[in-house]
Amino acid sequence: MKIFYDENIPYAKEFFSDFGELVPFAGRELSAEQIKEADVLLVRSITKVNEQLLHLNTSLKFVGTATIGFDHVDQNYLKQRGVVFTNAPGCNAISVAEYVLSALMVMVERLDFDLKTKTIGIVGAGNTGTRLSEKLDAFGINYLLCDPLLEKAGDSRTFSSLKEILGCDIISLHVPITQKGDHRTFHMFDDLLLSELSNQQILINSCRGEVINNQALLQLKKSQKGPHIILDVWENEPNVLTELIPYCEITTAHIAGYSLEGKARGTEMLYQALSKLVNKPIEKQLEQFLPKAEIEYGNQHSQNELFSVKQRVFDVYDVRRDDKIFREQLNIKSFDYLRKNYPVRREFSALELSVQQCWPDTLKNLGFNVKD
Ligand SMILES: NC(=O)C1=CN([C@@H]2O[C@H](COP(=O)(O)OP(=O)(O)OC[C@H]3O[C@@H](n4cnc5c(N)ncnc54)[C@H](O)[C@@H]3O)[C@@H](O)[C@H]2O)C=CC1
Ligand SMILES: O=C(O)C(=O)[C@H](O)COP(=O)(O)O
Repeated sequence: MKIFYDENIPYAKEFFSDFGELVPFAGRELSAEQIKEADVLLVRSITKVNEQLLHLNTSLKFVGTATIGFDHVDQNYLKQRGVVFTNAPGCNAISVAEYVLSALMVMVERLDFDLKTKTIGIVGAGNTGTRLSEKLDAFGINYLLCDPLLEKAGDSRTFSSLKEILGCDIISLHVPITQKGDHRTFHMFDDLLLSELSNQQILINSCRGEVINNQALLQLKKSQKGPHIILDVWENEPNVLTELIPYCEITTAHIAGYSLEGKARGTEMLYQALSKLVNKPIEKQLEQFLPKAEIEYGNQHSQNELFSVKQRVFDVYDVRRDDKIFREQLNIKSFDYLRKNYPVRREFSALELSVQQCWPDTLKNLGFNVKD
């Protein structure tokens, strides 16, 4: 079996070497000629999987994307060809939620507000929106959920309309990109909707760049209006609207989901799906490969819950590191380079904390590994 895999899929060799011959490729450069003999294709979000890529191939049986999003895959085409397809739902949802939490802590420091007095509007209550809501619950922060599709499907949570979300202090977007239908998300935040937001609000996009009309956002910010902006994702990646960067509070290179655990979980999920397809027993698990985390643990403790939690969040992940890299290096290195060479980042669960430390229950509920 010939398995072609994106070189940016961690632990691909560890998981897939028993299946056959492994051939790595650069995600944006893969050609139809190159993969004409592939039996299995493992991609990330930057490879467009469609007829153009696959028309020379007659042997393909399985395509997997080690990502949550699958807008880069023409599923109808794969179906017609009888090729099995899977994505990795939820693989990096914790990572995205922790990115948002870290960004919120930065904004707390920068704008000096009490997070517990704010309401967060979560648009899209699927895997990432839900993980975020759980962390907000753990910390006692108010939020509203907006997800008309889940609401219609009978999800038992309480939902709000987009109009209600627009009144929230902070808005965090967690929807897939969709181009049509009643609930399409392409340019969901267009000039009209953006102009309804005040300069007291915070808007966070860590789902897909095209959910916000970036040009409209730029024009609004240029007129010194509009909310504080945190952008991990951009329209037209990798060619981002660099003019927008100085108007944003936090900017990163589509890395919200790039915790080591999040990326590696994606690989593990593809391993499980391929094993099932070829009737191979599941013999490997992610925990075998993940290194022990080397996280320097600060010694600031406080009876103040917000202060304590902020320190522990920053011990594991301070999004300002990635914002700095992005602002300083985007002109020198490419967007893709920054993503491919992303420094190791772990999830809260990688930090072992003693129960003796302040606010152990809050930290445990936020996902830290609090040992009795
Ligand atoms: N920045 C990053 O590194 C990452 C970005 N993503 C992006 O985030 C998106 C969301 O991820 P998940 O939560 O895991 O996906 P999911 O599929 O579990 O949840 C998405 C939710 O959005 C809802 N939705 C769709 N249209 C909507 C609308 N118009 N208004 C409100 N809700 C709507 C759906 O009903 C669904 O419940 C992915 O599709 C992907 O594009 C995902 C992981 C990492
Ligand atoms: O899972 C998703 O969806 C994401 O957005 C991933 O973080 C994308 O990562 P790459 O596939 O672009 O490396």
